[in-house]
Amino acid sequence: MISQTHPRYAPDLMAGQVALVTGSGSGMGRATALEMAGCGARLALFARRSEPLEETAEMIRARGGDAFVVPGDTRDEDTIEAAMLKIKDHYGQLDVLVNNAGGQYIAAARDITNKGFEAVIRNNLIGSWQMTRAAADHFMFERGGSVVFVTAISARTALTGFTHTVAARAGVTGMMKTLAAEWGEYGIRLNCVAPGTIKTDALGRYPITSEQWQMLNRSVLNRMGTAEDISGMIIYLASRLGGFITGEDVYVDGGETLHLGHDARDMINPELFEQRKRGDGKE
Ligand SMILES: CCC/C=C/C(=O)SCCNC(=O)CCNC(=O)[C@H](O)C(C)(C)COP(=O)([O-])OP(=O)([O-])OC[C@H]1O[C@@H](n2cnc3c(N)ncnc32)[C@H](O)[C@@H]1OP(=O)([O-])[O-]
Ligand SMILES: NC(=O)C1=CN([C@@H]2O[C@H](COP(=O)(O)OP(=O)(O)OC[C@H]3O[C@@H](n4cnc5c(N)ncnc54)[C@H](OP(=O)(O)O)[C@@H]3O)[C@@H](O)[C@H]2O)C=CC1
Repeated sequence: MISQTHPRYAPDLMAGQVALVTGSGSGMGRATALEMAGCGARLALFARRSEPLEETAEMIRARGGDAFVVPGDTRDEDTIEAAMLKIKDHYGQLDVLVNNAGGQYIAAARDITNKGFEAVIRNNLIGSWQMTRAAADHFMFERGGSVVFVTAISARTALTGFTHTVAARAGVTGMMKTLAAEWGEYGIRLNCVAPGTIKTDALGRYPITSEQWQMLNRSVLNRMGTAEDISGMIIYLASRLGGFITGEDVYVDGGETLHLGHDARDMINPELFEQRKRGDGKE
C-alpha cells in the first residue's frame, strides 16, 4: 500500500480501481494522480509530454503505488485510441477518467481570431468529449465508471480575457449534464469541478506577477486555492464517496463567484481585510 504523509482519505478508498488522469504531469492533474494513488488506485497518466508524466509516475512508484504512462493528445483520436488499448492491455480495466488537461491564452475578445477561438474549443471541449467517448466505448458502457471534468469558474460568471475558454468550459458543463442523464443507465456518473484561482506553475504563463494574481483573485477566504483543494473534490466525486452524485457542477473557488454586490469588508474590519492584499488567509 502506498505511504502517505497526511492522508485525507482512507488508503483503500479506491483499491482495485484504475484511474486515467489527463494533464497529470503538472499542477492539479499531478496532485490528483498522487492522491488517488494514495487511495489505492492504479494510475494511467496521459499528456503530450512524456517527461513530466514519467516524473509523476516515479513519485507514485517511490511511495509504493502503481503508475503507467500513456502519452497522447486529447485532440488526436489516434493517440487516444492507442492509449485506451494500452490501458486495456496493461490493467485490463478503467474505472475513473479525470479530464483535467486544458489551457488557453489570454486575449481581449476583439483580438481573438476564429482560428484561435477554434483552437481553444478543440483543446478544452472537443478534447474532453473525445476522451470521455473513448473511455465509455472501451470500458464504461460495459462495467460503469466515473468521469470528472475540470473546468473553470465559467458558467456562473464572466471571465474577461477568456471568452474562448469560458465558451469551452460552459460547453463541457452542458455536455456533462446531458451525458449524466443519458449514461446513468450504464452506471456511469459524470460531474464537473470548477476551480477558482489556483496556485500552480501554470499561472506563470500569464503576463502578471504572483502578487498581481493574488490581487486579482476574489476569494473571500483571503488566499488562492491549491492543487490539493481541487484534488480532494475530484477524488470525492470520482470515488464511492460520491456514489449517488451525478450531473453536478461543483465550484471549488473559495467563494470567488459569490458576486459581492457591495463589498464593505474594508469598512467592517480594515485590518482583517488587509490580509487579502497580503494573501495570508488561513488554509
Ligand atoms: C482565471 C483563469 C486562470 C486559468 C488558468 C489556466 O488555465 S492555467 C493552464 C494554462 N495552460 C495553458 O495555457 C496551456 C498552453 N496553451 C496552449 O497550448 C494554447 O493556448 C492553445 C490551446 C491555443 C494551443 O492550441 P493549438 O496548438 O491548436 O494552437 P496553435 O499554437 O496552433 O495556435 C492556433 C491559433 O490560436 C491563436 N493563438 C494561440 N496562442 C496564442 C497566443 N498566445 N496569443 C494569441 N493568439 C494565440 C492564434 O490565432 C493561432 O493561430 P496563428 O496565429 O498561429 O495562425
Ligand atoms: N490554475 C488555475 O487557476 C486554473 C486552471 N484551470 C484548468 O485546470 C486544469 C489544470 O490546470 P493547472 O494544473 O493549473 O495547469 P497545467 O498547465 O499545469 O496542467 C495542464 C496539463 O494539461 C496538459 N495538456 C494540455 N493540453 C493537452 C492536450 N491537448 N492533450 C493532453 N494533455 C494536455 C499539459 O501537459 P502537456 O503540455 O505535457 O500536454 C499540462 O500538464 C487545466 O484545464 C486548466 O486550464 C481552470 C481554472 C483555474
